[in-house]
Formats: sequence, structure tokens, C-alpha cells
Amino acid sequence: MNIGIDLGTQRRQVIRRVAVWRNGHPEIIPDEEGNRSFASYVSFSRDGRLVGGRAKLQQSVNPKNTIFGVKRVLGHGFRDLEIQEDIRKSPFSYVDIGGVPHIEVEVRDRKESFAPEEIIAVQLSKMVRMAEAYTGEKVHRAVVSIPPGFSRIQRQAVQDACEIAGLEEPYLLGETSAAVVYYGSYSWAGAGLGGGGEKRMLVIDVGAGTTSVSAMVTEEGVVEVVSASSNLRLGGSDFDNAHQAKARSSCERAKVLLSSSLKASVELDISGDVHYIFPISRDELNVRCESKFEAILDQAAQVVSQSSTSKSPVTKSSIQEILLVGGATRMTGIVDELKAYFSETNPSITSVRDLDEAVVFGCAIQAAVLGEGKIHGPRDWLDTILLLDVVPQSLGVAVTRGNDAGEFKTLPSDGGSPHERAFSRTLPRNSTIPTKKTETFSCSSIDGISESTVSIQVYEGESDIPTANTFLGCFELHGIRSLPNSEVRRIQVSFDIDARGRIVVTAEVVGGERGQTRSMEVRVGRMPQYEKDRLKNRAREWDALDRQYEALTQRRNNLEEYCYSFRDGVEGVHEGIAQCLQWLDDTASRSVTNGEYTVQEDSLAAALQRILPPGYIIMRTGADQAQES
Ligand SMILES: Nc1ncnc2c1ncn2[C@@H]1O[C@H](COP(=O)(O)OP(=O)(O)OP(=O)(O)O)[C@@H](O)[C@H]1O
Repeated sequence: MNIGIDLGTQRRQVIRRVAVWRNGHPEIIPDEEGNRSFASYVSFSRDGRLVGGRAKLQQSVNPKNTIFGVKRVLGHGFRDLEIQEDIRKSPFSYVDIGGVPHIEVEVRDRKESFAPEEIIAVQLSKMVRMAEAYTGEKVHRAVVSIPPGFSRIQRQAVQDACEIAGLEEPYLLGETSAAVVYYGSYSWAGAGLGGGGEKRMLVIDVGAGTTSVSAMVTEEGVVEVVSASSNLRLGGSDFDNAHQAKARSSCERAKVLLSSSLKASVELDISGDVHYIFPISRDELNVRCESKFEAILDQAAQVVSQSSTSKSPVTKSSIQEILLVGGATRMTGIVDELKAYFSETNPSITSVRDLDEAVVFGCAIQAAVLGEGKIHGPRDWLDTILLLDVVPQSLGVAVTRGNDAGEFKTLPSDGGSPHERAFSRTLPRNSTIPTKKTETFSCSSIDGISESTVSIQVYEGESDIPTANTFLGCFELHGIRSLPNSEVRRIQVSFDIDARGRIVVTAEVVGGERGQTRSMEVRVGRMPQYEKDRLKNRAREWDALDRQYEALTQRRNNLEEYCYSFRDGVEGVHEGIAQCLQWLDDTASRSVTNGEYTVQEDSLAAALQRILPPGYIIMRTGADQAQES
């Protein structure tokens, strides 16, 4: 079975969703409490680890060891400016291990550090377990959503996290593409995606912490992303902040209410005694959030302008439809701003069905398309979907600044100063993949020398200065001989990217002899295999501990619930119940074994038996759920 996973956002509201294609439609897989999404929290304590909603409940009592929001630092270096604020404000500690931010927590009375990929892997494994428990089938593969503007390193980090979680060959799908797949599944079913002819669309996804915009062309089942960008620092929670920083959850409630009514109030509880209520209207909220709405429009305008270099540009006037995705697009102010901005051409503005779940549904559909085994339900129209993605950031090589040989830029020799280098974009951002692009360079450093070496230094990014971009790898071509008559040697460099985003860079001496071609697969940011294997083993050990710890926690919760239900409902049982509740209180901050729970349950049962009428069944609170550690 293949599943779809929405990794959700990076802020406090962080949620994950998982879905599967069953009986002809995508279906959400609920967590053990029946919730359709779960908090992406992982909490460590002296006894073990909790994941999801139960972990989030630990945050107020165990903030230093309760982790959330790591997707934000995924693929970043410890010193990257973008994540400094996240590191500084985080209630748990980040440490620098080999230049990569790791999370440090206290587990079983000692400090342990975890790579961000490992924390994401914990959540992925939980989703796999949920899916397997729900369907009774084994999960083979997952389609995982990512912001479409994720860089190569960030994509690789998600891929590594999947591998640590035991998910081989994950398929990463842009959130906006996933939403369009879901949109197509009900709006064009039968006729295939874009059955009504070619359509130019803008897809705007405003989630809790990320805003992604993609310009797309769809036709006959083909969904072609023309250009895309993601802002990982703009989303629904910024509207809550713009409105009032101190009462974020109350502000969020008021914001949600104002999407359907004109007035609401924000409640602020200062100290328990001092309680303020601020009335707020929809218009006021929209005014406070105006700069954020403008930022969304700017991002949309940028995506449209970047599409001009594509084969099928999506211009402002050619957009026929704007598809809204993500919970925060329910804010009426966003729609009003879009209507005003596009007033000349008036494209239709549609909200995708199931705004919050459209992305995971799209992933589940794509997972079914990729599935080769048993597919539940009809899939004729599924087979027509073809997704064409783009290169998220420009790819190219370093060249020697101011040393162009005629029409060609010059590749650097192995020596020379990096300051003299410029960045040559062979594959500009938003080139459709799969693709292969070749550029020819000169190699003038061989002048006067019989043999020379050139260095192919591969970068990703938008700066003209190579070192301001991300270094993806480097290789050399040796033994390049000079030609007679001082003719300049030429070297062709090709970038070959397959549909999954795998990049192979090849350099070849034009007319050169054997051995004068070399290739390199870009493996930037990829964790070394030995490290992945180590983390996979550690994940397996933790999985076993998690189950044990979850079962013990469940046993404590059941016992507590049982005591309260009796205390509130039956006369005369106070003593036994009070004794048990006292024991739960006394043991709250220490490890308790299954044996101790059994002793406690037995003494509670004995106490109740003395009071309750004969035949009254004393419930056990889950003794068989936990295995003795
Ligand atoms: N009726 C509503 N009006 C305004 N905002 C809403 C409404 N309902 C939900 N939201 C906001 O939508 C956001 C959550 O949206 P969604 O579930 O799409 O995000 P996500 O997928 O977790 O995040 P991201 O896409 O950033 O990864 C929250 O900020 C929430 O407050």
C-alpha cells in the first residue's frame, strides 16, 4: 500500500496528516484518538518518548525536552542567518554538530542530540504505524508533500528522514501540485485534468506558517508547474501575531470566526483575576493584516514574472483561474485583495474542496497512481495524471570572472582565487524537469602549457557570486591538452535532471579522447550511508521503547480516568479511589513499572469489591496492553 503524507507547517500549530486512497477516494487516516491530524511534537522524558498530541500536552511541564517546528531548520547550516531567530527563541536547545543544527534533550538522565531528520523520521514512522494499523496492510511507499520552493538540500533532508523512517524511495510532491491533483480528481474526473482545454492557473496556498504560490498550465491530465516559490515565514499564524501577540490562541479563534461573521472578540487573561475582552471586527482584522496580504500578492506577482522565461509563460492577464489552498485562505481579506489586484481580467477565484486536507488528499491520489499493487477503487482517470515539476533554484557552475574566451565563459583551473569567480546559470530556476541542458565553456588556462586541469564547481542559487549560493559538489577534468594554433579547448558541461529531481552533471572535452569525460551525481546534503544506518538502528530501538512507554502512559491515563469516573458517579467509594489518586500523584514524577500498576489495580479492585454490590464488574485498566520492561 502507498500512502500520502502532508508534513504540515513549522510553527506551533504544526500538524501532520496522512491519507490513503480507498474505495475510489482519498481517505484520512485518524490517529489513535480519532483525530484527523496530529501535532508534530515529540517529547522526551526520563522514561521514554511521546509523539503527536500526547507529546504536545507535555510542553507546559517539559518545555526543554518537547520538540516541535524542526522542519524549519531542516537542510540548514547552524550558522545560517535564516534560522538564527528560530534557534534563539526555541524553548529547547539546538547545538552545532559539524555545522548542522541538532536538537539536544535530556533522555533517561543524560543529554542526547538528534538530527532534525531524525525527529521528522519519528513522526513519519508514527504515520506509517497509524496507516498500517488502520488498513491492516503494509506501507511500501509514501508521497510526501513539501513546499514547492524547497531547495535541493531541504528536499534531500526530507528524503533522508523518510529513509531513516524505513520509507524507501519517497516521492516528494509540491504542496500546490498536490492540491491541483486533488482539485482535478473531482472537477475533471472522467475528462482528465484540464479536459476543457489548456488552462493557466495560479495556485495560492496559505497554510499556518508557509505561503506557496505556483503558476501552472494544465491540459488533458498534464499538470505543468511553470514557476513556483515558497515563503516559509508567512502564513496564518502571522495574521494571529499581527492582531495581538499576547493572546495568540484567542486571536486565532477570533480570526477563524471573522471568516464567517463580522464581529468577534479577543480574550486576554492576564493573571486569572484580570480578564480583558477586546471586540474586533472583520474590517479591523483585515486592516491589521494588510501588509501580510500585500506580501502574498508580491509573491504571486514575482512567480508570474519569473514564468516569463518559460516555454509557456503565465502572465497576469492570461490567468484564467486562481485556486486557493490552505486553511488561512478562508480570510476574506485575502480574496478581496486578489479580486482588486486582478480586477482587469477578473479570473475565477476558487477554493479547493477540503481546504485543509486537499494537500494530503492530492498526495494520497499520487501515491495511488504510483502504486503497482492492489488499488482500491476505480483508477482510470488517475492514470491520465502527469505532473511536471520545475527546478526550484538555478543550477550552474563557477566560471572565471572577466576571462571569457570570445563567446564562451571560462572554467576555472584547479588553482586561482575563488574571489575571481562568477556564477553561470546553466539551468535557470523554474526550468521544467525532466530536462537536460548543455553549455559550452572554454579552458584558456592551457595557453602556453601542454596539459592542464579544469575544475567543475557546481552551485545552486540566484546570486552572481558562487560562494553566496549553495555549493553542490566539484570534480576535475585532467590532462587537457592544448590544440595547435592556440585554438581554445572547449568543454561541454551538461546538467541532466530526471523527473524525481536526481541531478547528474557531466563534463566533456569537445573532440577529446577517451577518459576526457567525467560525471558526478549531485549528492549534496545527503547524509553518509553509515550515519543513516546508525540512525535507522537507533530509530528501531526507540520504536520498541516508544510502544512500551506509550502503553505505560496509556495505563496511567486509563487508571486516572477510571478513578475519576467512579469518584464522580458512585457513593461510598471515596477511600479506595482517594488512595489510588494519591498514589498516581505521588508517582507522577518517577518511573512506574507494569508490576506496580498491577499491584495498585488489585488493591483498588479489592477496595471496590468490598463496597460495590455483588456481580458488579470491576474493570481492568489495560493491564494486558503493556509489556513488562
Ligand atoms: N476559518 C478560518 N479563517 C481564517 N483562518 C483559518 C480558518 N481556519 C483555519 N485557519 C488558519 O489556517 C491555518 C492552517 O492551515 P493549514 O491546515 O492549511 O496549514 P498547514 O498545512 O498546517 O500549514 P503549512 O501549509 O504552512 O505547512 C492556521 O493558521 C489557521 O488559523
